[in-house]
Amino acid sequence: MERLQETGGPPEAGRPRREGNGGLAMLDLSNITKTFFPGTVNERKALRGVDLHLAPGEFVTVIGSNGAGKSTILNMVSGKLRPDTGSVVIDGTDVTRLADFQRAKYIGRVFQDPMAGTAPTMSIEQNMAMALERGKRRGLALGVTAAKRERFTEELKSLELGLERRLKAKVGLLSGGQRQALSLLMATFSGPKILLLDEHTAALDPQRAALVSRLTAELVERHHLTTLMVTHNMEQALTLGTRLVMMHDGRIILDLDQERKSQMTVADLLHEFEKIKGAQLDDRTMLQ
Ligand SMILES: Nc1ncnc2c1ncn2[C@@H]1O[C@H](COP(=O)(O)OP(=O)(O)OP(=O)(O)O)[C@@H](O)[C@H]1O
Repeated sequence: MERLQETGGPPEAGRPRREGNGGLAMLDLSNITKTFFPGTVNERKALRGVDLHLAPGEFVTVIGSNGAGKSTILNMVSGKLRPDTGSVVIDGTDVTRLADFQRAKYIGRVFQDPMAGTAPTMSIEQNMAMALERGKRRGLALGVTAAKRERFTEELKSLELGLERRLKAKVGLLSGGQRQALSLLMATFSGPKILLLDEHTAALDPQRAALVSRLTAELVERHHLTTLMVTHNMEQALTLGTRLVMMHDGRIILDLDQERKSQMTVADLLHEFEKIKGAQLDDRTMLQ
């Protein structure tokens, strides 16, 4: 599927779609709609019928214009928002009606703000211990055992930032890039079913953004993580991931598989965007 995606019929509730390989999809978003402040002057149709199905290990980069609905999609998956219609199914479990804390065990998320994913007054190892307990039933087990410390040291070594020698340092003392790398590690190492990346390199300088991009590719590959990454950086959207989705005005307007994506340049993407957007506007004009 490449062009103007049809919204399709109503989903069969709770029934995960079968992917071409015969396996179950890890993430099924079916016919998701969301309108903010309906029926008022402030009405905003954020999502107008989105279908998106991710196979296990698929890494989808999401680009699109401002207000296209990219963050709203991530919020639908995390449970921060509930759809007006449609369903969210993660690894065969219908989570549409579950609150965000009830699906936390399924999801790892890294935000744009390096300050958002970690607790600044706690040490690196305490932050990591907390991340390990995410979504588990019994409170926050912040105790750091020797076994955990050994694991944290190994995990931190993979970042190649020397953080394994600073386990007891307060996270607030780390640079933005170091903190974002740690957030990424924490979001991935408890084995989430879905990793959500919300412009997670946008606030970093180019060098640190490149580092966090490299770590992202490594961690997603190592843990075979099903990933949705929102970015405004088209080059990054083409370089990272196995599939690229473009959104506009609450819809998915382009969906490129690995092969098509690998043949595209940023200029091609922009051209494609203008072409599809133009076609959409023409269609609407015709309807008026
Ligand atoms: N909590 C909210 N309350 C009201 N309107 C919202 C809310 N969240 C999003 N919207 C609106 O929904 C639409 C989609 O917003 P969203 O943040 O998903 O877009 P986006 O593609 O992530 O945009 P950007 O690239 O600018 O971050 C926009 O019109 C936005 O103003």
